[in-house]
Amino acid sequence: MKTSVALDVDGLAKTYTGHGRVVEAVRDLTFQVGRGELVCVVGPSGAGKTTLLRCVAGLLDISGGRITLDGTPVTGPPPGMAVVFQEYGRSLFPWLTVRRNVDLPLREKGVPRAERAAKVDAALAAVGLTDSADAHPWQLSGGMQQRVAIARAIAYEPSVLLMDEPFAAVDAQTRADLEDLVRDLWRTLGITVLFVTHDIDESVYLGQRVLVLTNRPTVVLDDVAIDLPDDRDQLKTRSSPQFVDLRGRVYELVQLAKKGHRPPERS
Ligand SMILES: Nc1ncnc2c1ncn2[C@@H]1O[C@H](COP(=O)(O)OP(=O)(O)OP(=O)(O)O)[C@@H](O)[C@H]1O
Repeated sequence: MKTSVALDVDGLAKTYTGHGRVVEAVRDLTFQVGRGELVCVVGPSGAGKTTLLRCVAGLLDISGGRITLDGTPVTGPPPGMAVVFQEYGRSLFPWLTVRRNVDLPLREKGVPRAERAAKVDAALAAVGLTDSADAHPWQLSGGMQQRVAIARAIAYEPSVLLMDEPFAAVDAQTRADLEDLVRDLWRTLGITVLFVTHDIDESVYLGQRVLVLTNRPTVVLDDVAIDLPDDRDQLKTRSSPQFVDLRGRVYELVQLAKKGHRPPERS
């Protein structure tokens, strides 16, 4: 059975203008993400991955095309969406405790107090931070801070979770743990996830599909189905021949993209 479409990006274009510069970042970018799918996005540096995510999050005005979430055009930050950025240091409020940081979007959403407490506790337990609820973000390691940002996103109960290179700044071991955490949460909560990364291995390990973007101005170069079993394991999965094969394919596509390879333009 085909899943219904959660996110529909159709002919997206984004050109930055200002300060005497015109940068055509994204041109005619088209893809769909089914409800409950986990899709990763990779591409050369400067390809427009962050631009794409910011457009989908309703944080940037688009120059052309259409973005629809659950059938509604995105014209500003959509209510059912949460975003986790790379810069966890800047996305948490240092003067609020961990608990209050996670609670804040729920307050803004108007969730009643008793319900909020239960959701915050559950989210902190899910990311293994129950014992740090009353600490301040600056008292935590980078990996723990990123887990707070993830807890805040899931407590909000989004239908769509956008992640922009969320683990780029944490050490390799923590990164592996956080990858497994995201997959666990995704499987338990059934949310739709769009995950941007520059790490090819990470994209194959996490995703059900990997979208490979071209150089700027960006279009989709290829959409690779990751037909690995759903139960993934950092050691077993990454050393399986199937994983190695998929990683090789995505790697080659990114190399092609870096060399300026593009699909034929749509008429
Ligand atoms: N505010 C802005 N004004 C002008 N140009 C911008 C702006 N933000 C991004 N760009 C340009 O748009 C292009 C795409 O940038 P973007 O950050 O989306 O790429 P990216 O794929 O996320 O890069 P990386 O992998 O290096 O993080 C780049 O050429 C960048 O210089």
